[in-house]
Amino acid sequence: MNVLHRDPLVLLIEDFLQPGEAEHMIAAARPLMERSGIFADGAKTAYSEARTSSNAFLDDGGDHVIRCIEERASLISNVPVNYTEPLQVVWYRRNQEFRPHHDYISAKNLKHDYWAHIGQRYVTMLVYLNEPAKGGNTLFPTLKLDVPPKKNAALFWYNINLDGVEDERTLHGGSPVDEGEKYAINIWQRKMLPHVQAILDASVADD
Ligand SMILES: O=C(O)CCC(=O)C(=O)O
Ligand SMILES: [Fe+2]
Repeated sequence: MNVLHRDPLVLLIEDFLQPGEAEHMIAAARPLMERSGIFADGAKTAYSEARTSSNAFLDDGGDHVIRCIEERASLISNVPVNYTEPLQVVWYRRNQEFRPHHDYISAKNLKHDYWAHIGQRYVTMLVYLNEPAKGGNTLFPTLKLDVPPKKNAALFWYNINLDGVEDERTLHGGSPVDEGEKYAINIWQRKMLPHVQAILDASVADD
């Protein structure tokens, strides 16, 4: 395991996936791929030049490889496995990218977000399923980190700090793939934090 940054903590966990799991995930996701969206106002999805990839959501219904990956991620982060979102497999072809953004949900969107009942996105584990021929690094502009995709490795970070405050320094993006293609899994784990609970309570009071 490599500590890429200490505060905020960013880890690269090599061999997070076992042999064959990456291929299994790509095969499961391929038929379900759709153009990626971003959160717009409220719970709506919008299409944007800022995110030109495709993605597919996979839940663990009956698939023991997916379940096993979710359990492994939960053992590492200590977030209960039922706080895992359906896994999102992302797929970038040549010139596709996801420009720098935060994975946490803004307070405004969290209030409307249909995921809100399980809380803010606490942990991101970005698991690389292959290595593009050229480009496709994960870039953290504020932290000055530029991480080349390494097959089977997981890039791990916390989107919010221990006080429950969104950590703006976690700004990151997927640089354009220059040659070949790139597949990765987003494992997002949620946490019900007091300030999230307060937002939800306020939104129930509004209704
Ligand atoms: O593709 C990458 O390296 C980053 C992907 C990402 O940040 C995301 O999908 O939220
Ligand atoms: Fe992201």
